[in-house]
Amino acid sequence: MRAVDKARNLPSGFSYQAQAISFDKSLALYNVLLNSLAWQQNTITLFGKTHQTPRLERFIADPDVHYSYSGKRLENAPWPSVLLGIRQTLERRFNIPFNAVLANYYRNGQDSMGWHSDDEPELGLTPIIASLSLGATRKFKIRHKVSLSVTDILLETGSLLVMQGDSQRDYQHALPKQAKVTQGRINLTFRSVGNTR
Ligand SMILES: O=C(O)CCC(=O)C(=O)O
Ligand SMILES: [Fe+2]
Repeated sequence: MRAVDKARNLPSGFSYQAQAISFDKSLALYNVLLNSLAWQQNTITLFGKTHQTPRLERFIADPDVHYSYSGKRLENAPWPSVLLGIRQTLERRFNIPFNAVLANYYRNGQDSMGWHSDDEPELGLTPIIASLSLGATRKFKIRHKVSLSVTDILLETGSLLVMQGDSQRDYQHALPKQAKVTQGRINLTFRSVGNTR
């Protein structure tokens, strides 16, 4: 079995910070977002067949942001006030405008996200994506596109996973199903859309 690495030895461009926000704050934020965001059940079409995505989603963004994900134009939700402080902290830390967040709600271990790179042209060639995890701990997989070597890490509540540099060009990532997980998890990926770097 591959070692699950919480912090060290992540591939180039990936970094993991435990407790970027406190445990208590992370669970409070989980509850607020769970109950206040208008979560959407989206669909994806693969080989001509339409499926429900195995999670609920919501795209939060400034009004002037236009973003397509998996080939679909997303409708913008306004920023919940509970995210404004975190947005500001991240903008100062990385010195870029985070004008959008893709929020994913994994209801339990049956919900998941398949292998992908966040390489939409609107994000630019070397995007910085800051991914905040709230709720149940889930496994996150990173796979090199050429060597296919896989690194697993655990994303704990309150943690921040940052993907930058060539992380999207060179790797794919995924959140696999985990049959034993019964609790929910919300993931917030802060993105800078249309500020091509
Ligand atoms: O839930 C996660 O940790 C991953 C989310 C993700 O990869 C994405 O929103 O693009
Ligand atoms: Fe992603």
